[in-house]
Amino acid sequence: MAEVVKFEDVRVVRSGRPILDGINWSVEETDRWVILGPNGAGKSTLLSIASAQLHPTTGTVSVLDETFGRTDLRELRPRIGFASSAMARLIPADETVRNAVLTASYAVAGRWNERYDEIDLEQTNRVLAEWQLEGLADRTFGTLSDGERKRTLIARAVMTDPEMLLLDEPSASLDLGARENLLASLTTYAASEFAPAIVMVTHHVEEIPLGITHALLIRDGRIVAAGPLDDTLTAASLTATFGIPLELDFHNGRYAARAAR
Ligand SMILES: Nc1ncnc2c1ncn2[C@@H]1O[C@H](COP(=O)(O)OP(=O)(O)OP(=O)(O)O)[C@@H](O)[C@H]1O
Repeated sequence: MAEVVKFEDVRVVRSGRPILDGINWSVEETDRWVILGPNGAGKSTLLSIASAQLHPTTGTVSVLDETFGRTDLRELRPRIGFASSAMARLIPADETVRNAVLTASYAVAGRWNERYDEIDLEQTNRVLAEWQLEGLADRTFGTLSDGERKRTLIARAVMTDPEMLLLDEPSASLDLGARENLLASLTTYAASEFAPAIVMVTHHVEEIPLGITHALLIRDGRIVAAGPLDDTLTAASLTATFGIPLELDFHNGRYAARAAR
């Protein structure tokens, strides 16, 4: 099975302090990973490396068979779909949802004078339908609710049929209904035989959709536990990750956690 991400002894130092340390991690093409950890644990830094936006200070990284230091990361980036709040900030408020998705095929945010091929327009329609955005296609990005915005960002990220999909807190700040709808869409997407490897970051076990296969738990820049979801996500590993005693429930494939009483 092909590895799409491989980190070997990765360390990132900022302001003289390691914010990631001793990270050994690999993702295979059929894997769907969740990364869990408290604020400041290093999750976004890990995704910045996996999305080919950041080199580690030391260690070896390869993504989609390209080894950092031996490849031009700018050529690697278009092969990776990445939905994050940083991307949301790059999309002009007056851009339509349709164009926010369509412009992904030219790796730009904000439509200007590009000419798009018929095939891109068809793909946009397909993706808008897949992420239930058809009714919002002509609305401007700035008028969307948080849930609609998150959905648009994911649609944009999958528009180019990426070889790996990275999602940074895809359901953060959503209401219960919007969260459950989004998780259901992610489950459907992840179940497709054409779906790429997926890595999503979240703070909450309740936000882990059905279909996730692996978990990486991180605290203070170090891996607490990593591996197949069932073995890795336990009350003990969550307690060690978040630093307070936690109970974990599992029901119909979904998790819930709370402070131990
Ligand atoms: N350029 C920098 N200089 C100094 N410290 C930094 C820098 N970038 C990140 N950090 C620190 O590195 C740590 C990890 O940051 P990161 O954003 O990866 O955490 P995170 O797990 O994504 O957090 P959150 O859940 O709050 O988004 C934090 O303590 C952050 O303050």
